[in-house]
Amino acid sequence: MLELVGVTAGYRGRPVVSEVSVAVPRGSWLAIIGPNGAGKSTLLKSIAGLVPHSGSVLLDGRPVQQLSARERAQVMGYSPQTPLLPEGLSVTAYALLGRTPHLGTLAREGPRDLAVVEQVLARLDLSSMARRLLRTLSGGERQRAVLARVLAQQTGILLLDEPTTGLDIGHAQALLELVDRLRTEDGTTVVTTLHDLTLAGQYADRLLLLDRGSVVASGDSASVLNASVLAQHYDARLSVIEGPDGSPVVVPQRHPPK
Ligand SMILES: Nc1ncnc2c1ncn2[C@@H]1O[C@H](COP(=O)(O)OP(=O)(O)OP(=O)(O)O)[C@@H](O)[C@H]1O
Repeated sequence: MLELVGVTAGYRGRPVVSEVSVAVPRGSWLAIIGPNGAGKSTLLKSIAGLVPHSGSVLLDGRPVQQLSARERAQVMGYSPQTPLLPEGLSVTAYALLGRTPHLGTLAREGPRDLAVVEQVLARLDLSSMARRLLRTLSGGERQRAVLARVLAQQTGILLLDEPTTGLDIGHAQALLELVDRLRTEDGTTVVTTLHDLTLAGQYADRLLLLDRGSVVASGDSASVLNASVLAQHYDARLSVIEGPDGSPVVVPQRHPPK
């Protein structure tokens, strides 16, 4: 169980996320949504221990600040929105970095680590690029390589900042299905930021809508993906319709022609 209690975080003494409380049960999926600059990445980084915060981030009742960086990396995998990649590494070598928290001091990766990476690359449709250098990949391929490193970490909690950015609709869907499978089969707990509200509603159990650092709506997709709530907080013209499977679909509306 991951639990945030009154989490406030920011930069140089200026809070950009205020008093966020939410419980994320094991095996569930929380999507943090909200307009640009709302504080979504900052909240995710504070859960990952990368931005100092007040309040508590509790993992099975224990504050995550009490974990060493290595312990944290064994339980939480984090993928940033715009990662800095070691461009000269191959996809396999880079994904193997995800195994580091599981290796002993000075130990090298073994056959099991390689097998984990091969499996993850296959699941992300990257096997044919295993030997390619990161610098030679397209944007969407790089994004999938970043996720390969995080998934190779095999953690019980995944913190993914905009994991579908730059992915085409098929690869975005495949990635979210893969994460969903980890959740249902292995009980992985998932926290993602997502700009695609329809996808957020399809995959997450619970949505947390942030605006200017505060939670303005929280609950299942039917309650949070409400047209007037979204229009107000995103300053957008949109409708919410029912999709073929009954889940909400958020549709942008053009201004009527003058
Ligand atoms: N390292 C930093 N130093 C100072 N201010 C920062 C830093 N990182 C983010 N901010 C500011 O904090 C606020 C929240 O940023 P954050 O990246 O958390 O928003 P976001 O909701 O993820 O936005 P987006 O949808 O645009 O990715 C913004 O006003 C941003 O300018």
